[in-house]
This record gives sequence, structure tokens and C-alpha cells, in this order.
Amino acid sequence: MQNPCVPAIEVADLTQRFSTALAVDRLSLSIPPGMFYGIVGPNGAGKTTILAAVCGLRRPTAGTVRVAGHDLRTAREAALAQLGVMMDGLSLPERLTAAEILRYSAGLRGLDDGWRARAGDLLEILGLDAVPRTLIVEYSTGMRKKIGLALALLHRPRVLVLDEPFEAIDPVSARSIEHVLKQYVDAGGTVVLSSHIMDFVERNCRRVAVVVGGRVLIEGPVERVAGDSTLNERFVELVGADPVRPLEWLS
Ligand SMILES: Nc1ncnc2c1ncn2[C@@H]1O[C@H](COP(=O)(O)OP(=O)(O)OP(=O)(O)O)[C@@H](O)[C@H]1O
Repeated sequence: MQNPCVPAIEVADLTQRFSTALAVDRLSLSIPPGMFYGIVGPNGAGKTTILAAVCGLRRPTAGTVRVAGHDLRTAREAALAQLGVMMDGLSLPERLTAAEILRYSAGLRGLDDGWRARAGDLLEILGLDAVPRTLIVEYSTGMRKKIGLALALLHRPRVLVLDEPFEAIDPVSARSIEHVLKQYVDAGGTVVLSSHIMDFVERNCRRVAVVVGGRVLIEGPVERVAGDSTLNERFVELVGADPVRPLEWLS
């Protein structure tokens, strides 16, 4: 259990400039420990860029990130030790099986023997035990997500950062993953995730930040952000629905 007075993640004035784009613009967020926290926004809003900075995968142009009180710039090792990360594009040893990659990760992290039971549980719950000889290189997109989640959880981090965890995941697996994440939060962990699945965010997240153009448009308890609408309706209202004109060539 984390100290309830110390935010799980604290982002202050985060700015990320790419050559052609200002992806994140002086963004600040304080994410309390022990809850699901959702970051939502339209395509290109900056969600992945924010999460990459939070995980120390990209050094921001400006601003600070603290993980459980540890500044990523001045106490990087302590900050990263608190984190489990699942993001697309993280490279995996492609010629290993799921069990081998978990063993490899446990060795790299110097985990004590308890990792074996956790690895077995994770492989079973995520359905990866059904394909014990399949190499990562042969995995589908959804299977890669699942092994990514298992790797993120193996060392029992205090904060899990998940970029689009349900993208490409079938409904049965999604339910298993939701169950695992709920248990993790019930045990005091913090899940910070980006998602386009408003239904999931509404059902599970205690707080949500709506990010547009690299800035926070609105942040707060999900029921307050949603107001009298569903979160999905509120999102469309906030972000602005594109007018849909009929395409004559389709009729
Ligand atoms: N490596 C990069 N180089 C240049 N521009 C980038 C790079 N990565 C992201 N961007 C730009 O930064 C902005 C934010 O992108 P980001 O991927 O963070 O958005 P997102 O909210 O995660 O989008 P999506 O919902 O589509 O995944 C976009 O304009 C994108 O084109």
C-alpha cells in the first residue's frame, strides 16, 4: 500500500515537442494512489506521449514527472522500480516463448523465487499457457498485449501504466484482464491507462482526464466529468463531433 498522501504519479508542466508538433503542452496531473485512473482523448491528443514520459521512455522537452514521490530525472532508478509498463512498440526478445521471456525478465530484475508462481498464474489467466511452444515472433497483436501485461505485473509494481490495454483484445480475454486489474487495485495498486473504450473507463476508473491537443480539457471523478450523460456522450460533446455528411458514392 502506498502512502495515501503521496501521488502515485505527479506530472508538472510536461511539454513534449517533436520537430513538427507540440504533442504535450505544459500539462499537469496528480494521480492519487490506489485507484484506476483513465486518460482519454481523440486520436493524436497526446495520450501515448504523456504515458511514455511518465514511464521514462522519452525525456520530455520540459517539465517534471514524479513516481511515488521519486523524480524521474534525479531519482530515475527509484522511480522506475515502482512502475510496470505496457506500451506498444516496447521491444521483446522475439525468439523466446512466454514462459522464457518471463524467466528472462525475472532474472534481469533479480526477483526472488515467488515470480515462478506469479508467472504461472499470469500465463493461465491470460490464456498464454495454451500455446507454450509459440515464440513471441509468432504472436498476434492481442497475444503481444497479453505478454506485455504479464511482464508489467511480474515484479508486483506499485503503479501500472497501460497504453490502450484493450486494443485488439477479444471480449473473453478483456474480461480476464479487467479482473486481474481490479484485484491489483483492490490490493492497493494504481492503474493509469489510456483508452478509447469509454464504457470500461466509466465502469472502472475513479478519475479521468480528457486530453485534447496535449492539454487537459477537464479532469476529475468520472461521474463529475460525465455529468448527466454517459462518459461517451460527454466525450463527444467535449471533443466536438465531426459533422457526418452522406457519401453519395456509397448509396
Ligand atoms: N515520434 C514522433 N515524432 C513526431 N511526432 C510525433 C511522434 N510521436 C507522436 N507524435 C505526434 O504527437 C501527437 C500526439 O501523439 P500521441 O501518439 O501521443 O497521441 P495519442 O493521443 O496517443 O493518439 P492515439 O489515440 O491515436 O493513439 C500527434 O500529433 C503525433 O503525430
